[in-house]
Amino acid sequence: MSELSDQTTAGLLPGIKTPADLKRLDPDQLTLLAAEIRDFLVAKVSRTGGHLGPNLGVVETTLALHRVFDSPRDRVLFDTGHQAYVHKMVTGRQDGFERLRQRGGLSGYPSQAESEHDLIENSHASTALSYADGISKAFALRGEERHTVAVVGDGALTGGMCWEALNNIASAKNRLVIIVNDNGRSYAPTIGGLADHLSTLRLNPGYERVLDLVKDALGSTPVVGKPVYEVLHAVKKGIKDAVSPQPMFEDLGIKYLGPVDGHDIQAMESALRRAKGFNAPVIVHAVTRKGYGYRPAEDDEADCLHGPGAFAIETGKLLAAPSVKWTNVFAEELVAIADERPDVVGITAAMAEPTGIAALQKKYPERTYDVGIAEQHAVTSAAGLAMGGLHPVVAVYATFLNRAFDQVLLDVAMHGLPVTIVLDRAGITGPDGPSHYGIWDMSVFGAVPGLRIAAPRDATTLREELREAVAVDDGPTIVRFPTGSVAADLPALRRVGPVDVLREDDRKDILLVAVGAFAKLGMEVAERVAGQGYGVTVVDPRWVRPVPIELASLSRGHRLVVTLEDGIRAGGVGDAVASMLRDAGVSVPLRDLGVPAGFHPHGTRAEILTSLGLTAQDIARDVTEWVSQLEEAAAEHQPQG
Ligand SMILES: Cc1ncc(C[n+]2csc(CCOP(=O)(O)OP(=O)(O)O)c2C)c(N)n1
Ligand SMILES: CC(=O)[C@@H](O)[C@H](O)COP(=O)(O)O
Ligand SMILES: [Mg+2]
Repeated sequence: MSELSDQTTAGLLPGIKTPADLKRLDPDQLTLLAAEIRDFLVAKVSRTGGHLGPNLGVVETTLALHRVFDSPRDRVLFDTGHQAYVHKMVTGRQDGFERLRQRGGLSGYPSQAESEHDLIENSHASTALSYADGISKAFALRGEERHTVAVVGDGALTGGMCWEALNNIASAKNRLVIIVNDNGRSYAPTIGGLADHLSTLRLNPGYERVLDLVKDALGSTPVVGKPVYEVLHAVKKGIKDAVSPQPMFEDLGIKYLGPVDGHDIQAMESALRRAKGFNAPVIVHAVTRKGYGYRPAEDDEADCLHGPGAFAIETGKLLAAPSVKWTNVFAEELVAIADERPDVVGITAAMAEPTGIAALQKKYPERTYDVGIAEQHAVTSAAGLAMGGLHPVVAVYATFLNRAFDQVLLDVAMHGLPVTIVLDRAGITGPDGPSHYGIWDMSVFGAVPGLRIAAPRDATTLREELREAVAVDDGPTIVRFPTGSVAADLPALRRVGPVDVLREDDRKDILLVAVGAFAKLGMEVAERVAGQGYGVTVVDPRWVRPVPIELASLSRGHRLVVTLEDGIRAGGVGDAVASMLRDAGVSVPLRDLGVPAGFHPHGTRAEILTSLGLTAQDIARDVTEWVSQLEEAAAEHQPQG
């Protein structure tokens, strides 16, 4: 008996430290291991939250690829990296799952600091094939007979960069294996012509029969384990990988193998060994199920438990009590606006539910467009919709708009088109780490001529500013708000132009310009600084780019202006206010507080903000220090005698 089989009673998984350990397992052990991995994923992610559905769907595919290829000599890439948990489990990081996506714990995406087996740390979709094109070219040029393997989701494949890469991969003709992990879904079912094409391939009559067999057998239990083991045995003699000429890819010059049952390790291994032997670009089309083997995930209509918070294993239901999210307020107000404005339409980039566009889609399906994971296309298609007389509202997570800067600048703003872009998850988000932090928009898009950016501080101002945005008909607007529960309403004492005065003190010691959801933080700072004997006025600009000129008159006469934003300082609102004050001839010392431009680690939003000194206590201490330094300087310049 191999030493591994001695662990059958304790399970095989603990004995898997490297991919080499997988190569010693026999088919029955592999099937058992797959069941153990599913148990492990459900157990761990139910406690930490994370990308359960995607990873349940790539168990067999990951085991097969690590048995056929030799990572890290052969490079394995994931698109998107949220489906790399199994890869992490078989490359020595099982213990890390106790603190998955927690500060100082395992990243939810590949991380070079964690392992030599990891490469792509960026969580943005549709990039892996471009990396793979470059890596395979480098291996070829250096004369290294190494393989590059890219696991690409069907959703990621709807992103434009994938097709730019495929165009190059086809002509470069280097050894490169592309595993299309086709579970038919992004969050919701994947849209578009490509998705339809893939589904024609997977509608091989054999597949439906096999997958129904699996689903029926799982009916008896909500939790993975033995039933999955038996079922996977039953289908082992099921679908064989089929080599079928595939015009769309073959015409590109890329071989196609499939469709292959992505839950049949032997079938996947056989297809991957064949693909490896081609030593040329080849697609292995793996047909999988998102959430496979865990009934609550498989049955979750919304997104197959794509990325839940902590949940009850028996039911898959979230443990956290529901709260009103910023997204919910946006969704409700968008539908109310759409009721009044037949020209308002919605666009999502494969994230209707997470961005709230689903509410519009439900009531006005004909006025809602899901363009796939294609933010650049979303923006320029919105420009087209606006040219056609409509007012599109494009809802994306702030971080994902980065890739559409050119489209916003030249396709929308240069033409002065009425497009409203709603940025959810703006600012520091937390568990998804640096490539998810929506900290760039107020700086990067603040440079776009004619673009106006609103940053609401609570539900009331979100509703108000969204309405103001869709009322703008001569250029683009952005409305940005953070992740999580919406802030309690913060009423204004008065309004000066677009600027709300939230707190006022005639002593004019400090003017605190608090941006968006940081208004609450600004008020907490003001209370602390006032407790030190200083007079603090707090204002919320509401529209933050271009900065309101009214801030000049509000700043005049103060000893110090402090700006506070949930975005990068460089080129942010603080810089813009300082520049505007200079231009207005208002010479008041200004200190700008915000997020340092950088790739900040993952953790909770509160932990990251604390690490950056963006807490009421830290800021109050800084502000008090700054204003007392000004007092000392002023005293030194008093005429003596
Ligand atoms: C550019 C970009 N837009 C949106 C997202 C958000 N997102 C994360 S995973 C996902 C769905 C990915 O679908 P697919 O590639 O099919 O992988 P699956 O989750 O089905 O395994 C989306 C839209 C992203 N990561 N990157
Ligand atoms: C992988 C990805 O990009 C998304 O699934 C992201 O993790 C979702 O983030 P939220 O949890 O903030 O919706
Ligand atoms: Mg998918």
